[in-house]
Amino acid sequence: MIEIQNLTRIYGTTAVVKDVSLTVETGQIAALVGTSGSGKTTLLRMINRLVEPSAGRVLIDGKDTAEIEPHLLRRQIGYAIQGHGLFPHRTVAQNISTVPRLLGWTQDQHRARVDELLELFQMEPADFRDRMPHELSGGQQQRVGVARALAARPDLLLMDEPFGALDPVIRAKAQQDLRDIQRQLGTTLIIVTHDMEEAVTLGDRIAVMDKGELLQYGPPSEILTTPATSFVSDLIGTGDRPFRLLSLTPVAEIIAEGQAEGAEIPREASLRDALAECLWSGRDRLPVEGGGIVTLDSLRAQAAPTARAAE
Ligand SMILES: Nc1ncnc2c1ncn2[C@@H]1O[C@H](COP(=O)(O)OP(=O)(O)OP(=O)(O)O)[C@@H](O)[C@H]1O
Repeated sequence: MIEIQNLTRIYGTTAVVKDVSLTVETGQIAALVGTSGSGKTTLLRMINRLVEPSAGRVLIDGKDTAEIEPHLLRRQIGYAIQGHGLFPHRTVAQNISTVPRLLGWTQDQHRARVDELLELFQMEPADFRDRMPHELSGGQQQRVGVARALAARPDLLLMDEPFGALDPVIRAKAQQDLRDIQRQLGTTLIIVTHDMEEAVTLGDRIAVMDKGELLQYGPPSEILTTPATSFVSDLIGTGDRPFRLLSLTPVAEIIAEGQAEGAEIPREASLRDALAECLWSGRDRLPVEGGGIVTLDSLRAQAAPTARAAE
């Protein structure tokens, strides 16, 4: 569990992070969102002490990080940044094994770990381990950046706009991979993004920041349905909100009895996918794989509470 308590950072006379407190449970993902300059990166960097807090403290599993040597703390915490930050003159394997080598793992151990991670990220080890970063695509570089952050099996991973440079299709795949891997490993993840869509897709909790202050911290559904301030509402974008809410719920949750014509929709597809399918194919009901149907009326009803909240 990560407990951020009254964290403040002052530069000159300006507090760029103001008295922020939030808790991230073990194995959960917290997404920090907000406009440019709202203090997200500074908050993230105070967790691994790349930036020292002016006031407040961070506890990791009850231990105050101020009591841990910064370089030792950083070896325990994975850190991935936008543009991946790979060492350009080191191979993929050397990049990934940076922290394991610092921690004194044997050569056999870190080699095995490199291959394991490359496989996890669907990159054939024999093909990729000896390549240089410039011999990779942007998406592959990004995956190696995340693999490097995970190499020493950190319980906590901090990510700062890790997918900012990726095109939307690769980005969606990268988010899915990250979520799968995070669930598989049970890693606690704190991710900075300025993309609300990404925050909703990945976050178990979303923290909304503005001018150094934490305006709201809660599950995506709460942020979408009951934004705490007009700033949060603006950030969400009123028009898109019903769709974003629909994207959180799988079809399996609103299956009704009945029959319908046409292609089936998977049970794990989101309500947003189902609505898109209804609108696209001109159907008012879709058959669901494994039995039952989902109706356009029930999809509209699911979107309605947010429409009311937006009024
Ligand atoms: N070392 C520094 N010295 C002085 N001011 C700083 C320093 N680092 C950050 N700031 C200021 O603190 C504020 C918050 O910066 P921060 O990088 O945390 O914001 P952010 O929300 O991550 O923004 P972005 O989305 O643009 O990356 C900004 O106004 C920035 O100019």
